[in-house]
Amino acid sequence: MPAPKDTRPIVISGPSGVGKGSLIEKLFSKHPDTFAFTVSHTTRKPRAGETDGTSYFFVEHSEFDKLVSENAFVEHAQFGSNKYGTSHRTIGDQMAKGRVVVLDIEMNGVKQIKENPSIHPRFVFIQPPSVEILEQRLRGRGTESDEDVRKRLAQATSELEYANTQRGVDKIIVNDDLEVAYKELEDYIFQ
Ligand SMILES: Nc1ncnc2c1ncn2[C@@H]1O[C@H](COP(=O)(O)OP(=O)(O)OP(=O)(O)O)[C@@H](O)[C@H]1O
Repeated sequence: MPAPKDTRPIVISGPSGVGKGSLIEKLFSKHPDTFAFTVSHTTRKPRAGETDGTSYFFVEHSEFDKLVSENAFVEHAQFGSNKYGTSHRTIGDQMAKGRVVVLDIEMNGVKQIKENPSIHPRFVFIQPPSVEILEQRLRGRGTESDEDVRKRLAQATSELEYANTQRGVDKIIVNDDLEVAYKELEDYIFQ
């Protein structure tokens, strides 16, 4: 398949457990030389096997805050006691290699990009067929505690509300059957 005509970055958002990772994995495996992830900055410490510049750019809090003040980030957020951000530079690096950048970004990141648009991506929102099915998937994945599943579901409700009210979502895909949803994503990206 020829490369997408539209080479802008693609922001993929949607509630936790909706299947963003599954869809993105398929996209990358079917088109191995077309897309690229960016490397995020984080203040968290590297885990065993993680390398600086590949897994993340690992920085101290002070350096992270300096980068924020310099507007180095397209979006950034705090989870627990750690901060995470996507820099303009990591996006530019991948685009310079001729790759279409795919960003898996949560709702607050999407809001930041929309409020302060320093990049002009295509916004794709992945929606679950229902909140009940989202819960089943989160539980079925088995990677979160019961409390965490409940937190993610509460967050999902506001994400879905936001998606229904926000302007400028270019594409909404309901991930019911994974193959069907994937085809819809691929068609949209390569249209
Ligand atoms: N269409 C589908 N039908 C059934 N199960 C699915 C479907 N899509 C994804 N799943 C399953 O649902 C679970 C959540 O999917 P995935 O991890 O891709 O979600 P995610 O949106 O990337 O979540 P997070 O934001 O928390 O990383 C996984 O176990 C995955 O295999």
